[in-house]
Amino acid sequence: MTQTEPEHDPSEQTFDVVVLGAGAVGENVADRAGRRGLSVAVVESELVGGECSYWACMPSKALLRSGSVLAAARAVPGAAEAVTGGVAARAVLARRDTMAADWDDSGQVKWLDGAGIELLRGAARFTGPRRLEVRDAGTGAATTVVARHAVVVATGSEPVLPDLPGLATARPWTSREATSADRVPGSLAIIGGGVVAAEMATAYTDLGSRVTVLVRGARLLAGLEPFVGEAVTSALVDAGADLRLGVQVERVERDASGVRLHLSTGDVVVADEVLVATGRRPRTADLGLDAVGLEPGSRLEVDDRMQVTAVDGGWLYAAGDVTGRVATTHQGKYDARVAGDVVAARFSADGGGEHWGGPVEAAEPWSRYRATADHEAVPQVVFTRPEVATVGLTEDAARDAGYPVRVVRYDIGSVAGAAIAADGYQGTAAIVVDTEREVVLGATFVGPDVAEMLHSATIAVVGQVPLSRLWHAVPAYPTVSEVWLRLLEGYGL
Ligand SMILES: Cc1cc2nc3c(=O)[nH]c(=O)nc-3n(C[C@H](O)[C@H](O)[C@H](O)COP(=O)(O)OP(=O)(O)OC[C@H]3O[C@@H](n4cnc5c(N)ncnc54)[C@H](O)[C@@H]3O)c2cc1C
Ligand SMILES: NC(=O)c1ccc[n+]([C@@H]2O[C@H](COP(=O)([O-])OP(=O)(O)OC[C@H]3O[C@@H](n4cnc5c(N)ncnc54)[C@H](O)[C@@H]3O)[C@@H](O)[C@H]2O)c1
Repeated sequence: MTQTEPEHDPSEQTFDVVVLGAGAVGENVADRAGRRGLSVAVVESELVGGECSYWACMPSKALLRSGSVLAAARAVPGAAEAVTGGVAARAVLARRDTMAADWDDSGQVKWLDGAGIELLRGAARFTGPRRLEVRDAGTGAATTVVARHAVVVATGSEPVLPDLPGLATARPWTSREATSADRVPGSLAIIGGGVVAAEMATAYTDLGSRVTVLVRGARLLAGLEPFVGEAVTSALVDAGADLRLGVQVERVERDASGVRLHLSTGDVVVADEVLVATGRRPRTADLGLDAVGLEPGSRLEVDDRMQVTAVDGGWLYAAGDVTGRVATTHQGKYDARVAGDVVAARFSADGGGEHWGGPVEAAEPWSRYRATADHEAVPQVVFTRPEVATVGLTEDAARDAGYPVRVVRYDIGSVAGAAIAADGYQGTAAIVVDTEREVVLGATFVGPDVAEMLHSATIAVVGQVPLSRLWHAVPAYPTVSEVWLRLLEGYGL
């Protein structure tokens, strides 16, 4: 035995790449980063699969689906007669439990295993560049984990609770309680007017709660085209929700009668539960960011290679909600693919011949090493009823960005496919066109089942397909997508 050999510290583990957070984003980073032979570990403090699997996308969409199916049946004579009641809440909650895998992550752990990714259970904290402490929540035991090449942060986001007197002690729901509730409250007040508020108002109205939505601004879903908020608002009101626009909650208290919300109008709303849906912040407060020169709690700003811009050395990356770029699973996974590919190319032995200084650095926008779509081509579906599907820029955003713009709108209910799909189909489609290049900058669809229409628009936006060529993409008859033809005719083709 040589005297000079350093002692092996059994509590220290070294991997080529360490990913923090095993949500959908972290899992995808780890998968891509490991594809060229690098050793990869992912650290997870809760459940492998993250927010989307257990408290966000999957359970929330399960809560919404039954109501949508019933509404679709009610809109078609012959099927409508068979619908004799509302949704069966208990069965909806049971299906939701299945969609959330009963909050058991063994299936996803198996997937990590199969992909050759090491799972380290515990909360990670930086102690220095490429060095982390991982602490087991149960035993409190800490391990040192060292990344030979890169750390990728994918720790997601957490709900923001406004600093309202009485709110914190009124046991408010966040999206976690709303998506995992095991009973339906008789009444539910929702603070907020964004995506969570709109979706959960729809779901809980379907489930039989008396829902009151308290929106601070002048409209629901304010970041989207104005006709979106109008359509969702009027549908929610028709379904029995009480929607109040332009109101502030001033204080909250819980007593024997439930939660009392005192509004700026002087009114008091009383509900069994209150859901706070006022946005999210990056989950970085307890990450020890100060040990690498960053502000704890701040978002991790990245460039299009997903490299954290404020840290030198090319070892720190981030993807998903923690970056504050786009807070959806699909876009986070896109960023994850870019981050993973960049790390694999830069640091693996083969690297596809694209090491540091090579093609990864020189890569152009729209190459696999640049998350170009994050800027002006982001798709999103809001699973309200009517559904909302959007991609790219709204009219306002396009004008603000300096594009010469023309908007074409069409009533989706006028196409033959919509008449077949549902009696009295109501919906709107709009495209935002760059009149100089004659390409689609953005598209918005509102109406039953428009979610599945979205990818056609995403391809048009990402591909910057000229309208003159889109003209040759012939929509099948009689489908709802025939609205594309009407939109192009509306533009003058
Ligand atoms: C109610 C709701 C519904 C939604 N519906 C949709 C939808 O339909 N479609 C859609 O695309 N998006 C939806 N979203 C958004 C989507 O859930 C997020 O964009 C997505 O979960 C972000 O993924 P992520 O991997 O970045 O973060 P997360 O899913 O939050 O994963 C981060 C992981 O990191 C772990 N972690 C955090 N800190 C540490 C640490 N210090 N050490 C170790 N591990 C740590 C966490 O435990 C977590 O598992 C919804 C969000 C909400 C709130
Ligand atoms: N279908 C989907 O893709 C989906 C579904 C749900 C959530 N998400 C993602 O989750 C993220 C969080 O959703 P969210 O709805 O919580 O946030 P959001 O940012 O969409 O909306 C927040 C809402 O709360 C309001 N608000 C903020 N502070 C307030 C205050 N102090 N008092 C009253 N109102 C206040 C805002 O005006 C806004 O209406 C979103 O970025 C969204 O992309 C996506």
